[in-house]
Amino acid sequence: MKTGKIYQSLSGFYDVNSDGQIYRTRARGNFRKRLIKPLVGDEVEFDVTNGTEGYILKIMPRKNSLVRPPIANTGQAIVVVSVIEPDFSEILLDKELVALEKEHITPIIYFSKLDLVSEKQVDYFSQIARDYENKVGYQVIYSPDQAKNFQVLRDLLKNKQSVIMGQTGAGKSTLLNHLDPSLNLETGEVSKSLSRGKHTTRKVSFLTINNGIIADTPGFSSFEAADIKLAELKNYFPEFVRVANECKFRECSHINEPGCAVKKGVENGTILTSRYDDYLKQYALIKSQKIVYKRKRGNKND
Ligand SMILES: Nc1nc2c(ncn2[C@@H]2O[C@H](COP(=O)(O)OP(=O)(O)OP(=O)(O)O)[C@@H](O)[C@H]2O)c(=O)[nH]1
Ligand SMILES: [Zn+2]
Repeated sequence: MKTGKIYQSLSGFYDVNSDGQIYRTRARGNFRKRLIKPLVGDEVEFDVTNGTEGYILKIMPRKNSLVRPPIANTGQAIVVVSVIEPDFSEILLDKELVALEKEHITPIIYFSKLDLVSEKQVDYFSQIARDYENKVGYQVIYSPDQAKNFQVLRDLLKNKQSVIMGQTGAGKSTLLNHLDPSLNLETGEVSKSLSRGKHTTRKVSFLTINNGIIADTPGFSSFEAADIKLAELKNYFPEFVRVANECKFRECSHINEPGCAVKKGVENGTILTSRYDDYLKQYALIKSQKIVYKRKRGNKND
């Protein structure tokens, strides 16, 4: 029996790194039965059956995991957000941030393709970036000086385990190539007619940059809030959490309650209206999903 970390997942095979040696493994039947799917980033115990092939026996308890992208045990995530092709979507960004907050993963937001928009739009997106830094509290990388951006990112990745995520065509592989040109990752043309990317990255796998490992992941075209309870959602907006103790009601949902510090923050501009609106949108979405779920169960019992 050996132990190691899953470095790559592709079509049912898991490449496990054990002391620098890669073993191509499969999950044993009993994993499938229990609906546990190994993830890149998992620490595992495995048996070697034949040279460098083997079977995963056990997945060690996870620090955290994400569904989209499928990854385990990551401390930080580079969220690649394109300002154009595909168009910037604040609600998509906020959904990604909520999913990361839920798993205690630190987001680092990187704005791509600023070179493709007008100066006026650069100003517009820079303001959004500053707002996420100052009013929400996340690190945002958006300087017009790309060389500087890349160095900041390389330093952030040093000796750490990270993941890169974002919409299809947002520029994840392009960014990784800039951080380390020897990676030579394939990048894709974005279909302009749809302003929707074509999937280039199909597998999840770790790459080494500056002595850290970062998982490259396939992009997505939509992003659903991952299994979040209605009453929990507000906890995943750090700027709400910072003032929530000033709300009149202890379990304030920041929606209809009087004396709400979050709503006051929105009024006086310390909390972004767009973030608050996205909170309401996600709240409504989770609520509607619950109703559908209840109805389905109701039908079953009829
Ligand atoms: N001008 C410009 N083009 C970029 C930038 N980033 C990415 N691109 C282009 O956008 C297209 C998509 O980039 P990729 O790096 O393949 O995107 P991805 O996020 O890895 O896409 P998936 O693998 O499908 O998830 C490519 O044609 C890139 O050359 C950027 O900052 N500026
Ligand atoms: Zn409140």
